[in-house]
Amino acid sequence: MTAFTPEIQVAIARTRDDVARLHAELVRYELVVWTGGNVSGRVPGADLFVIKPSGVSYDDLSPENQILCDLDGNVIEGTPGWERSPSSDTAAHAYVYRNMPEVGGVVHTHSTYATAWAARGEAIPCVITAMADEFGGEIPVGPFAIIGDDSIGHGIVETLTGHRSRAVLMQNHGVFTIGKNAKDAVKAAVMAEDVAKTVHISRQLGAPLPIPQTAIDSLYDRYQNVYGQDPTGALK
Ligand SMILES: O=C(CO)[C@@H](O)[C@H](O)COP(=O)(O)O
Repeated sequence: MTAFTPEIQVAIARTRDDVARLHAELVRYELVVWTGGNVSGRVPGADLFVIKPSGVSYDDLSPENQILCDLDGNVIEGTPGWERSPSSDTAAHAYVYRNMPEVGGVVHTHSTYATAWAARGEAIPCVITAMADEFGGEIPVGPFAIIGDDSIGHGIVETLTGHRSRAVLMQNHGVFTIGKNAKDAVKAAVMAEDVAKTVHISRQLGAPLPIPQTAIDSLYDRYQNVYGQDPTGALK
């Protein structure tokens, strides 16, 4: 069994707690049905991340049954939970952590409205201030990619590198979000579904009005750097 320093053991335990607990937020915000979504978190200070076991009910998730992986997506043998198969999207999450060092959390859902946009392969245009605040522009579409290997990871990294958005609509599949940590990525997933719904409804009523780029830039800067109690700035 791999030996970790006491500091890394503490960081692993905290990440297990966070990742297990944050899956309940996917349920609370109605972003998932059955077991169709996953959260992972990078272990601070180590080339490791924690992800849920595949196809296990959210009610049955606990810190002890989360799965510890290296950044190639290999399960760390002998650690709690290691005997179960990790999430089907483990290779995708691992690819993101390897290629986007600023990312500390990854989330995937099939939330209804965002996935409906993904099924059409259409980016969500930035026509409400909440989108400018959170995503700094449109939510882009990533390529269609097969599930189970790192193809999805390639699509996420390709699409989000150099993009302000922390969410990507993977064509015909669903939403993947990134964040500074797992909670931040969950927030992006919640916000992505909310704006996907609002912009969809707006489209039913007529043509949404565009927001000038200068206003989008200003809204994004304020929200990332001024809003709230302890703004920490954009992801990149
Ligand atoms: O999109 C897919 C498979 O279609 C997966 O993301 C599942 O929705 C969640 O899988 P596990 O994390 O439970 O393996």
